[in-house]
Amino acid sequence: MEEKPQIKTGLFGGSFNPIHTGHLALANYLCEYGGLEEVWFLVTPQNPFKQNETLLDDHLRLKMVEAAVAGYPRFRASDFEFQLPRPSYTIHTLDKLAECYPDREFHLIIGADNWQAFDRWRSPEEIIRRHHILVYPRQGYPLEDTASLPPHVRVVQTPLIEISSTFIRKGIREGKDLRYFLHPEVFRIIQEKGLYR
Ligand SMILES: Nc1ncnc2c1ncn2[C@@H]1O[C@H](COP(=O)(O)OP(=O)(O)OP(=O)(O)O)[C@@H](O)[C@H]1O
Ligand SMILES: O=C(O)c1ccc[n+]([C@@H]2O[C@H](COP(=O)([O-])O)[C@@H](O)[C@H]2O)c1
Repeated sequence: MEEKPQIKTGLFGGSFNPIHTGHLALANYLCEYGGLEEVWFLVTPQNPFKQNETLLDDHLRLKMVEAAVAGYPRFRASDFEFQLPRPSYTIHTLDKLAECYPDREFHLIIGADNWQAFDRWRSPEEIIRRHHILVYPRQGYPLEDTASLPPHVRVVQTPLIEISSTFIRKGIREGKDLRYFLHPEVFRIIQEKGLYR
């Protein structure tokens, strides 16, 4: 009997504090033009490189991601890292996901900014050897010499939508109305709960 091909699944990890249109449009593009069948948004409980004074509760950030992805069947919000040891090193997450979902081929989605610092991540060689990586451009981080990238690493040219959660948190704190930078449901939750004020 012929084996079913694995489902090409992008993994987009982040704090998502909060998730914004930049994240969503990028993942949307990768599904429709970048060869991915699905993208899973992995809400990171604690980033190994970040100090978290303004980090909202894990479940509240997950709730906003769930609200943002609900209308598009190719997106999924994931709390997979909530059960893993902290801090969440991506190598552990990827190995565990591959073990739990043998029907899927996972592609780690990382921006050129993170790609530049990738050799400082935990076990970068193992990540490249055992998993697929999809690198997309970020402003100010040129992706030079893509021909010499390792075989599991692929660059996808995506549109740049340079907004950040930091910008959104700061704007809300200053009383700005930034509704068009956010999914309407995320904006509603932020307003309803008075987040980031
Ligand atoms: N506008 C954007 N376009 C594409 N990728 C983005 C954008 N903003 C953030 N990313 C990437 O998405 C992932 C998750 O992002 P994260 O939750 O850290 O958001 P952020 O906007 O960078 O947050 P913060 O401003 O709090 O650092 C990271 O790999 C980050 O580099
Ligand atoms: O595993 C690591 O060493 C590692 C180092 C830095 C970042 N990451 C992961 O990369 C994702 C994006 O990180 P950030 O800082 O850009 O939000 C998030 O899922 C982090 O857990 C992972």
